[in-house]
Amino acid sequence: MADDGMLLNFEIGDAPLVSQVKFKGGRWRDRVKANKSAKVASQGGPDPAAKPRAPYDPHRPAKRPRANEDGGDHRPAKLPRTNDIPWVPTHAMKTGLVSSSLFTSIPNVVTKFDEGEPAEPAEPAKPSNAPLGEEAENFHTLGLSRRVAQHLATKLEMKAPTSIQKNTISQLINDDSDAFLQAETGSGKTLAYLLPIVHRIMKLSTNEDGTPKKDAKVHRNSGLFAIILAPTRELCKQIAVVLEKVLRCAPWLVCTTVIGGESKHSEKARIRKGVNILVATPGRLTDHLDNTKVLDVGTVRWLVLDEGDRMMEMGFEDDIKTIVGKIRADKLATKNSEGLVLDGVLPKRRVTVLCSATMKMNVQKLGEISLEDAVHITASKSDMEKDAAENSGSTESAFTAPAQLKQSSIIVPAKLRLVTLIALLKATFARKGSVMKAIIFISCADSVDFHYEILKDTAVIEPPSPPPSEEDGTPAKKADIHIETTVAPAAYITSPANTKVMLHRLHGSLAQPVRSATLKSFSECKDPAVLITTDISSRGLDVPAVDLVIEYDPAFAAPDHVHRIGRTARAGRSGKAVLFLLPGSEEGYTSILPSSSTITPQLYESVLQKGLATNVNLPASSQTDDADTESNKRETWTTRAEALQLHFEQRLLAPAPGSEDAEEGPKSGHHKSKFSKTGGKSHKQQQQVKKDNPLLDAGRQAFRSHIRAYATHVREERVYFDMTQLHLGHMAKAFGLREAPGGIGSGISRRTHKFTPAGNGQKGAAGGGGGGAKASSGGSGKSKFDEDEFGQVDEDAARRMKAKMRMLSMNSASEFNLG
Ligand SMILES: Nc1ncnc2c1ncn2[C@@H]1O[C@H](COP(=O)(O)OP(=O)(O)OP(=O)(O)O)[C@@H](O)[C@H]1O
Repeated sequence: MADDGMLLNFEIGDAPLVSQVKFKGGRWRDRVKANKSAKVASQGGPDPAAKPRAPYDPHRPAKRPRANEDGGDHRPAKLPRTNDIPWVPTHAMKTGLVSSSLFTSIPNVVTKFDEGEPAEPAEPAKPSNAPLGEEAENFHTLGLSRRVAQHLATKLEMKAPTSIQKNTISQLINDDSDAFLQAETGSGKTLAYLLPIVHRIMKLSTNEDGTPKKDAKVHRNSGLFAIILAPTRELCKQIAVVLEKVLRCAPWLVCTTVIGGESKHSEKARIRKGVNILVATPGRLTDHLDNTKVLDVGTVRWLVLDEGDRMMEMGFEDDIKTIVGKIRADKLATKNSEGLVLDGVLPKRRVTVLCSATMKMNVQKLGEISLEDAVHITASKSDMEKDAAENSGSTESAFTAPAQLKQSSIIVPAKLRLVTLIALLKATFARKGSVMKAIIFISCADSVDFHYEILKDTAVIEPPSPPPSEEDGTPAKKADIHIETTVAPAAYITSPANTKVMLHRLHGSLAQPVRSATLKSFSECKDPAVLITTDISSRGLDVPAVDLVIEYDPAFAAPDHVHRIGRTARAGRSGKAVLFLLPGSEEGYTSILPSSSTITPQLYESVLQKGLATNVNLPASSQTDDADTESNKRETWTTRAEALQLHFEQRLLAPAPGSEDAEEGPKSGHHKSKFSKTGGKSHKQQQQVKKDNPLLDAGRQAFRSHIRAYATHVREERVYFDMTQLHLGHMAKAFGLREAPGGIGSGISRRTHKFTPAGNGQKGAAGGGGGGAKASSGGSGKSKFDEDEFGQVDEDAARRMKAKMRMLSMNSASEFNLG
């Protein structure tokens, strides 16, 4: 059986390596080697003059100890000991395996930490996006009819408006000016613009008290009164769901979506049946305006542009210009086709409402395209906040995270990232009910896929059985089929209190039905749940029970960070956000983040200590019989971290399913993959002997895409995310790899300033080579960067984006893999 390339390391306990350590005992060659390694480690890394290592090849047999080579002495070489530090064998070593050197050559941490626990603020911050007190405000006093106010209170459990709702509802009911809405995440902007629109349309057919008028009948064919544009299908669907809930108090009114993902024919059919409020993506609406004759915009009084900055970033400028132009060009009808007088009740002019959390340049441009003499509506601020905003002279000051959101950063060396993530999640789900839902943001789709695969319980790794037929009487539910590959129980992070934690993965490369079903599953999951995702989920996603957001990879631009962490602490609820940073230049990143509260730094050690205070629950298929032996109980968090890392590395090195080695069973004896339970060898299987474990392929691909994504941080922030500082060998460990794989390539393009998924970057080049060295500049190659990280756009828009990307930079197009 081939050796699997394991490295021989020497465990010296928790103490740092110092150059004075002298290894004694054992054979002299091993002693010389050990002393040399200790010297190199104490000097902070390998000798640059040393001969470079050959590229990693999992099939290359590792060098065996000479005792075995010469055929003489087949006893394993004696492990060297030190007199200075007592040698404690790790679990891995005891089982004949090799420990993974996790705690050596760790870069210096810049942040100064106070001794002891970080001081908790005396009083938790007052929520800044919560509904106002009922006694102060209610929806009826703002001008909404009793019927709507009552419906909100009884059916939607919303008794009082939030600050932005208070300021927007009365404005849009009493005034026909255009409006620019700007408020922090989770402050209820959706209802802020929907409620006055629904209220005024309802007034066409209701009396002051909300009872239906006898003479004026409004129904789905009475005209299209409002169009709401949002950048992604997910957001459109979410807005439509909220709108449908509101419209239950006026069931004679109808809303629908035109967002692509289904045939234009069926969208046309719905428009033909009649619709009063339309929710659409810009590309799809442009298409219908060109080709769907029954779409009459003569009666349209409101055009809402939700997530305006995002629509601009996604290249919808031309579509929006077309839409605004076509609606304005159509003469405003004062009566509908049935002679119902619209003026007086509905606005006398066409009103455009632009919503954006930020006031970036592109939003100002969008304002120029779409708004005329607009009123700027923000949430009421405390006097102190107003003063601060005025003094800073910044319009961006409105865009901070909710005040009650507790933010922290964890400074983690690259090679400890994976085990620290597991420790954090394990501690998070240690107590029942404390955290129900967590979102982990990762930079690219490949990395999302890898982390999902590595974290899920391998007991469910078998290919899904085909759905039972109707004849069985138990047809599989459609939604279940869609989530077979994106939802699974997690291993490692469960606890006796939470024996089931459901893992979800979501990114733009998944088919639309899969994405919708996965999001639904995460939202409705009754068990604790984790969503591993790209920035596709950073905008607008509203899952109220999200208690924790982990930015495992920092956002590509600071505003994206605020959107990501804004998925928790919504509508006055509490929430936590944790940001992973590498020691060194990344530590300075927190100084530029817009924050309404301090970001408390922590060191990885405290997270590991807490999370790995007890044994980790390995996947069902990897459980060992000696899981709770006395010696295991004596393990420390460092040995647990090492054993866990080793376990991951072995999972990646396990033979591929159907390969020759798999027939013989796993080499380690530690990980009993279900893959090994194959039957007799077929011809095809014999051909697969050399095939890599799919998890190894996934790890390598994820690593490559991660490194490429790292190079796409916006130019202004690259001082914190410096490719040349990245230690690829250490980062490889975070992907369960023993060395950085080659093939990162050259010519890595950074995101462009003008047109990028997140929108703010500048073109540039940096990159990395393979091997264990730091990243070097210059590189190219194809990455499976999330091809649609910002949400599913309709096909036409995607085509235009691809063309635009190609025009802007022939080199960078492939990086985003839009094809
Ligand atoms: N008046 C209210 N009372 C209680 N909950 C509310 C109220 N208004 C809105 N919410 C809830 O607040 C949450 C956030 O609302 P919404 O998605 O509209 O926020 P947003 O400002 O658009 O956030 P983002 O900028 O992140 O998209 C939703 O779950 C919504 O149901």
